[in-house]
Parts: sequence; structure tokens; C-alpha cells
Amino acid sequence: MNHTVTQFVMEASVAESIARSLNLPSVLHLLPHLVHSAQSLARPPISNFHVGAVGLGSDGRVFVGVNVEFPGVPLHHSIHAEQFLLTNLHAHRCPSLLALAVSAAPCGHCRQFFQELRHSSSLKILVTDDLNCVQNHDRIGMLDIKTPDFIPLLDFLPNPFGPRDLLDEETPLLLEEHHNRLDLSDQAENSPILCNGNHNSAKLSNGNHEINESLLKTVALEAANDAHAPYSGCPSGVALMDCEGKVYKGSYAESAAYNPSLGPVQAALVAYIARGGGDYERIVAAALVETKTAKIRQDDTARLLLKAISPKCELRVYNCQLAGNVCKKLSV
Ligand SMILES: O=c1ccn([C@H]2C[C@H](O)[C@@H](CO)O2)c(=O)[nH]1
Ligand SMILES: [Zn+2]
Repeated sequence: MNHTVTQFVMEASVAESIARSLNLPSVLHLLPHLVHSAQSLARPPISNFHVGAVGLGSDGRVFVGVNVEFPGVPLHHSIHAEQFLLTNLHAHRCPSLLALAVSAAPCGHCRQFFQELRHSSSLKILVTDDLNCVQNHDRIGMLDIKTPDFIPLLDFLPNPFGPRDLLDEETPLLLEEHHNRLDLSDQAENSPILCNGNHNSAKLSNGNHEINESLLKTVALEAANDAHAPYSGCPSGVALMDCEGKVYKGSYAESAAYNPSLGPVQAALVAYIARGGGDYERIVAAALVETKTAKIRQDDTARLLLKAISPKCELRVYNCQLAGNVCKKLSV
């Protein structure tokens, strides 16, 4: 008994009423029923392997994550369904993820990325593929009458390395509120570094599209102020604008193990996809805000990815100041 999801976030009341209509005792039991249709929202043109993850937020909302692959750039630009899910929670300001059902076992990077959550070891995970060995529907149907077999993250990744190894207790973790205290007040640093074409007028045009440069810059700064970058101390954020003028933002999210980190363009693409964005070529403009004296930089990578998926998209890069040091333990 599968149920179809067509959107990437479901209000708590809707999730509860669907659970009731399927005679399920709780929304937790509903999660595995949604995985199959979540998989159909994935965008994996390279592997054709569709991954769907459906998570329950602490506010009762249900969120969807899918994998996204980008032809023409190295594979490490890909977004895993589990990372998409966490980015989707962040975009909707949901403070914590309680449980998720996912179509395939989470890879090592995803198990590591989940370590960024507070109380990560108790995050509950159900792999629906494990139920596939018999008949998918029958086995999932059995979940109606008993508690689904959610397993804590600690069982997927015992003896984990994570934020506690690098940060002090007060540093906010992923999904917690961040105030990175970045600003763009220094006018000299305010002129964008352009990737191709245009210059400094407040409204630029790309083909027939009016681009509100100052709005994009402001939204990218907001995203950078929300970014989770406690390890490098180099937060960044991206704003994308589509051909209808809709704006999507994404905040960089670091992993204690560095490599599983998710870039700000990827995070903004999660927002674009989750809000029903179509082809990437509809993205006509982008702004990236990152720190001026960054030990690490996003601009070249951001440009590479945007050029591959939406060649006409203009990227403007703004360097901001970092008012406070966000990486307490590493800075001593
Ligand atoms: O934990 C995992 C493992 C793999 N994938 C995706 C990445 C890629 O798009 C495809 C094949 O690895 O599956 C995920 O989304 N999550
Ligand atoms: Zn993964």
C-alpha cells in the first residue's frame, strides 16, 4: 500500500490525515509508504539509480529528499537523497530530524553527514530496500500492524567521528540557528566579480530577463549567514533566480569529515527542485556570497557547476566580512 507524494514537504496535519486514512498508527509508520513515489522525483541522469528519502521533522512535517546528478561535471558535485533531505529541512526551518525511511542503505558519506545533527546517534533509519527481498507491498503492508524496524544511526555507523571531536559544546550544529554575522558593508568589496558578460548596474538583463542584482545579493548574504561552516570558518551562500524572477537560496553545509560537505549551489538547487523548479536552464542569474579572506573558496566550483547546468546563467560573487569567528575550537 504505497501513497503518492508529489511535493517535497507535507504539512503535519496532512501527514496525519494520510496516516489515518491508511489505518496507520502514526506518521512514523507512514514514512516507508511514501518512499517509492519519492524515488520518482529523483534526477539521476548518470546512474539512473533513483534514491528517495522521506523524513519526519520534530514539528510533525514530512520532508522528501532525492538524489540529483549533474552530467558534465565530476561526480562529487552530486547531491545524495539524504543530504537533499537535510537541506530541505533547513530550507523550511525545521529544527530537527527524528526519523527517515530511505530506499537504499545510506552510503558512508551520508552516515557521516548525519553526524552533524545534535543527538545524531538516536536518529532512526529504515531502509525500505531491505524489505524488498519478499514482495515490497506485502512487507510494507505488514508495517501497518507493528512498529516499523527503524534502526538508530549509531548502528549504521558505530564509533563515529563528528562535531564533538572538533567543536566546543556551544557551537550550533546543522539545522540549529546560525548567525554568522557576515556583512557586505564595505563598498569597495561590494562590486561583484563577474563570471561572464555584464557589470555593475542594479538591474541587469540576461536575454529578456530583468535581474534584480541587489535582491540576489541580499538573499545570498542571508543564506551565507545561515550557513554551517564551523570547521573552515568560511560560510557562504547562494541565491538563484529563474526566468520568472523567483529566487531560491542555499546555505553551505560542512561536515566534520570535510568531504561530505554540501556546497551552496547544491543547497540552492535543492530549494529550486523542492519548489517545483523545472529545467536548470530556467535559472538565469546567481549570486554567491563568501568571506573575503577565505581559507576555502566556492567561486570556481560554483561557476563550474552552474556553467554545466545552465550555461547562460550569470554568476556574481561578493566577498563579505566575517565579524565573529565561527570556529571556536579550531581557532585556538
Ligand atoms: O547514500 C546514498 C548513496 C547513493 N546515492 C545516490 C548518489 C548517486 O546519485 C546514486 C548512485 O550512487 O545514488 C544516494 O542518494 N544516497
Ligand atoms: Zn550517500
